[in-house]
Amino acid sequence: MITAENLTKRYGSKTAVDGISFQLAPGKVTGFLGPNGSGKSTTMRMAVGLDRPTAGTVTIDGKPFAQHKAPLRTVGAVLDAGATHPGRTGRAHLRVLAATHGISNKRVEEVIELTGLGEAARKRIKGYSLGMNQRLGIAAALLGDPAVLIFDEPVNGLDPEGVRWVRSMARQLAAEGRTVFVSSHLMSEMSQTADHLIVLGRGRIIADAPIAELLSSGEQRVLVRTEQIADLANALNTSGVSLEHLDAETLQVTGLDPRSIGRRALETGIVLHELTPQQSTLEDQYMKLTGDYVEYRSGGQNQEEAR
Ligand SMILES: Nc1ncnc2c1ncn2[C@@H]1O[C@H](COP(=O)(O)OP(=O)(O)OP(=O)(O)O)[C@@H](O)[C@H]1O
Repeated sequence: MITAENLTKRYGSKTAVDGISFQLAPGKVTGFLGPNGSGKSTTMRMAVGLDRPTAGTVTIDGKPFAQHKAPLRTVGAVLDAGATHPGRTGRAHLRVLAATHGISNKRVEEVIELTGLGEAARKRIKGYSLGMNQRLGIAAALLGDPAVLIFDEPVNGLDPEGVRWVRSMARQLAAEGRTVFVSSHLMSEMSQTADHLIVLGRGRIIADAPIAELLSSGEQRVLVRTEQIADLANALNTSGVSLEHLDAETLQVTGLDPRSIGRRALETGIVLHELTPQQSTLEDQYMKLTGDYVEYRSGGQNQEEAR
């Protein structure tokens, strides 16, 4: 369980994390979503004692990270996959970490197996691909069999196979009853991994809800096709309804359900060729939520990056 209360971090005049409170439940993947610079990494770093809050608290199972006697057995974190000793082999790196916590070499072999490091465990880390480094980071996080796992942007830069692997690993760890906290700036990524989302914008929480709830809270749009488009627009043009002309015969209606649209069309003698409810996508929801909170834009790169 991770609990943040009024958690705040300021760097000089810059407020990176602005008084946020949340509680993460075990047995779920909670996605931590927000544009670049919204404060995700800072929050995660404070959770594992790498940064000190300016105000407020963040605790793991009721205690700040630093007060846990055996941190590796409490929280497994992958915050910077590159933070290893490049001259060591993967196995040696894991053994050194394990030794600091009295964890057996048998467990080292188990996590090598679990993360599919396989033969790579015998090679020096400096020759690792990004994917192998990520697996090594996750292997290290799993060493102490912790109940809480924190992964900061774990799929950044991975190939599709690596992305799929991280996703299924996160799901599996949650299914085992662990608390899994995963950050990303991509809604598409989170929608395939997380059960619950905390959305951050400029250091503040702008949504904290199950994915299903975020989806259903979207305004319903309905696609309507008719040859009498001007008449239909007239018939539907009432307060709270917005109309967008998509082409000469197609209207997109927001603020009215399909049944009411059909009824109004019948009352005014308009023949409809199509009446289709459009599911609001999570991506739409994310854009709507974070639209005002983006710290900077970089030619659309904040959203769907090629993977
Ligand atoms: N050590 C630091 N000194 C000064 N400012 C910092 C420091 N670390 C982070 N910041 C600032 O705090 C804000 C939040 O950064 P943070 O890295 O937590 O965001 P993020 O949501 O993880 O973004 P990204 O996805 O880009 O990593 C940003 O404006 C960042 O520039």
